[in-house]
Formats: sequence, C-alpha cells, structure tokens
Amino acid sequence: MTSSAPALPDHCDAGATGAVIPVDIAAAKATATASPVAETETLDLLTAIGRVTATDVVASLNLPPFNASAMDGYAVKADSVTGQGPWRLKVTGRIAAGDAPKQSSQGSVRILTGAPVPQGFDTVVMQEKCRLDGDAIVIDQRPRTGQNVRIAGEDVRRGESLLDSGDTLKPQHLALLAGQGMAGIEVRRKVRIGLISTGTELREPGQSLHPGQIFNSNRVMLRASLDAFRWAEVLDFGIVPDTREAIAAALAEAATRCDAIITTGGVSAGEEDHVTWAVGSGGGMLDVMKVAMRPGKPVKVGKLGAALFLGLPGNPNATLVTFRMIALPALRKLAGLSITAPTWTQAVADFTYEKRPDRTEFVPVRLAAAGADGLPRLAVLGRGSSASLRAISQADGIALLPPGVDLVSPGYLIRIELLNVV
Ligand SMILES: Nc1nc2c(c(=O)[nH]1)N[C@H]1C(S)=C(S)[C@@H](COP(=O)(O)OP(=O)(O)OC[C@H]3O[C@@H](n4cnc5c(N)ncnc54)[C@H](O)[C@@H]3O)O[C@H]1N2
Ligand code: MOO
Repeated sequence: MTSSAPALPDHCDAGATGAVIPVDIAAAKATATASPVAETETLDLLTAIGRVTATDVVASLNLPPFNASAMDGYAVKADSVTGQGPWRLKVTGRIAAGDAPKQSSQGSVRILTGAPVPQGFDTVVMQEKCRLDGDAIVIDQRPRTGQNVRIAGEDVRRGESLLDSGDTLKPQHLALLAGQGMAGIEVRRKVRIGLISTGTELREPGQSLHPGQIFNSNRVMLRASLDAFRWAEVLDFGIVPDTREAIAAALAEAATRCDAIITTGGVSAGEEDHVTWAVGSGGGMLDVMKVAMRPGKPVKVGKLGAALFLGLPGNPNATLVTFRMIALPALRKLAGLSITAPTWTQAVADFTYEKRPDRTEFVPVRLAAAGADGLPRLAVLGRGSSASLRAISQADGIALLPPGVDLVSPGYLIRIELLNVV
C-alpha cells in the first residue's frame, strides 16, 4: 500500500475523515494490496473450466501431428499430373482416419478426412472434383500442390506458447490442451472470499419481516456475482447485527479463514456504522476511506491480518458499483488473473444528465440499437439512486460519467461495463 490511515480505534467517523481519492486510484490501491494466492493445484481438464492458469503452457506436440487430409478424396503427387488433361490415375489403396501412415507415390490413394497423407503424396483432390472409372480416377483440373492437405505443425508448432499464466480457462483453451494430450492443468487454488452482511435491520428472504426491517438483497447479489467465477469460493458469514462486538467477532473469524473479506453496510458516518472501528480493533488498517464517486463514496479498502478487506456501502446500487469497480479488480488479482480491470464498452449517451464535476458518477443504463457509427445508444435508468434495486435490475450495464464533466448530453461518448461480463 502506498499510504495507510489506521482504522479509527474508538469513534467511528469514517464517512467524515480520510482524504477523498479518485475512483481509479482507489481501485489501483485495492489491486496493489492484493497478492495472488500462492498455492496451486493440478486439475483434470474436465474440471478446470473458468480456473486461472498458474504457469505458462508451451506446446509439446505439433498439431496436426502428421500431414493430414482436409477432405474426402484422393491423395496424389501434384507434379505427377503433367501434360494435357483429363488425367487418369490408378487408385492403388485406401487410407482412413486412424490408419497408420502409408508410403506410396504411384497413381492415387483413396483418402478420407483426417487420414495421414501417404509419404510420397502432397495433394488431395476432393472426390467432387473427380470421377471414378474402373480402378482409376479421372480428373479434369490440374490440382494445386498442397491442396486440401493440413501440414504437420501448421496449427501448433512444438515449443510455441499456448497459454500464459494468469489466463482464465475457456472451453476452447481446454480443447487446445486436450489436443496436446494434456490430461490436467496447473491452476491457482480458489480465492476464499468471506461475505458479511452487516445490519440489524436485515432479514433473509423467506423470513418474516417486522416493522423497520428490510430483506437482505446484497447477500444474494454478491453470492450470485461471485458464484459466476469458478476461481472464487464464498464463505458466507450471514447477517451480523450492528454492534461492535458482533462485527469484530465476525471479522476476526473471517480473517483467519479467508483471502478476502467483503462486508456490506456500516461504513458511513453514523453511530451504528461499526465496520471501520472493528477493522481497527482487529489490528487492521484502511488505505481507502472515501472515494470521489457516486454511488459508493464511503467504500473502505485495507487489510485485516493477511486478508484483503473490502468494506462496501450497504445501499444495493452502491454495493454493486463498488463491487464491480473496486472490489472485483482486487479479487481478480488475488485469483492470479493477469487482466484485472473492468472490461469497458464504448457507447453513446442518448440522454441528458447533470452531474457534479468533482467526482465520477456511475449510472445504470440500458442498451438501445447502435447508431450509424456502430456504437450502441444508451438510455439512463433514473438518477442512479444509491438505494435503487429496480434500476440496477433493469440495467444492461453501468456507465461511467467522468470527473471534470458537469453535463452529459445526447451524443456524448461514454464507456460502460456490461453487467453480463464475468
Ligand atoms: N452523515 C452521513 N450519512 C451518510 C453518508 C455520509 O457520508 N454522511 N454517506 C451516505 C452514503 S453515500 C451511503 S452509500 C450510505 C452508506 O451507508 P453504510 O455503508 O454505512 O450502510 P448502512 O447505513 O448500513 O446502509 C445503507 C442503506 O442500505 C441498506 N442496506 C444495508 N445492507 C443491506 C443489504 N444487505 N441489503 C439491502 N439493503 C441493505 C440499509 O438498510 C440502509 O438503508 O450512507 C449514507 N449516509
Ligand atoms: O455512496 Mo452513496 O452515494 O449513497 O452510494
């Protein structure tokens, strides 16, 4: 961490103290605080989807391993087809996929897709381009040397780089590794993420609601978000009431079991906001106290023991925005991913929005059809109220309205993070 402010020991005024820093600096601090989990495991390819590679992978096998026919047809030696056509070539044998390579250079050989082209031949004539005449084929067009033959190593060459450490394994990566004959792959172990929903007012969906209480929305939103990442494992500590003791106890337990701790709620300025105090009382420290962003200003980032601490505000829109913009990049770093930043998409505002120029504002947006420039148009959903569940539930993405701008007008080029991107 580049700077550190100790968590306040006694009096919780986190919402009123600490320098206000830009959101990109806050995200960079969070990411810098995280170190990739060191342990690795070797997984069968069938269970490795979505996991993060722990090493570079280099090809040990040429692909294709032999010169292979790309078509059903007849293998020939192109330069044996000389003079004036049509040409008549005797069929001297047959070779199918899975047959051992053969040696031949006379006439032609019936060959099926994927079969090794016999040594001595260099070209395959598609069966549609010739006709059978007794024990021979007749071709009218001179074949081009090398036509319809996949040359050994033309796809992958032994020694070539296939994957880098820090890649997320996708189905097509696994296919490539399987093509190399690899049964397993070394990946980073899953990141253990503790989730604590603070708030005396919270009840779980399905429970009865008493006056003054609300249902816990953030828990399922964060659980579902994290469950989409195969590199993440959630340890859910449930709802913890707004008392110093309860929050400190939950944090202490989470710090011993988790690589990262995410709390929601209890980070602003009121006397029931105990998260900052509890981090301090547990010997932790906070490096991000207040961020020039809306929603999400009181988000906290620091360390508690060896664990990365991410204290997200309780309002659901603020939880979502701070999770995606600040927490997730840091969690990706813990997972060992080489790309940690959000994936941005360029789009064009089709709305007018007044904002404060001294901060970054994030608003939920819906995508509309692209304009003539090929960029999608955006409609804004409300004013991005911090507490709104409805607006975020209807959003295709979160648009970033940058600092230094006080009015976004139709035609303004902005960037969005699509919410379907994991
Ligand atoms: N005097 C000040 N008051 C507030 C400030 C400030 O700077 N000075 N900041 C405001 C901002 S901005 C935000 S954002 C909120 C953040 O509050 P906390 O993180 O301390 O969260 P809570 O007060 O616990 O809750 C806020 C709000 O969200 C509801 N909530 C909490 N957890 C959940 C959950 N799991 N699911 C659904 N809803 C949840 C909670 O009931 C509150 O309504 O503080 C402002 N105040
Ligand atoms: O930090 Mo807030 O602006 O109510 O989400």
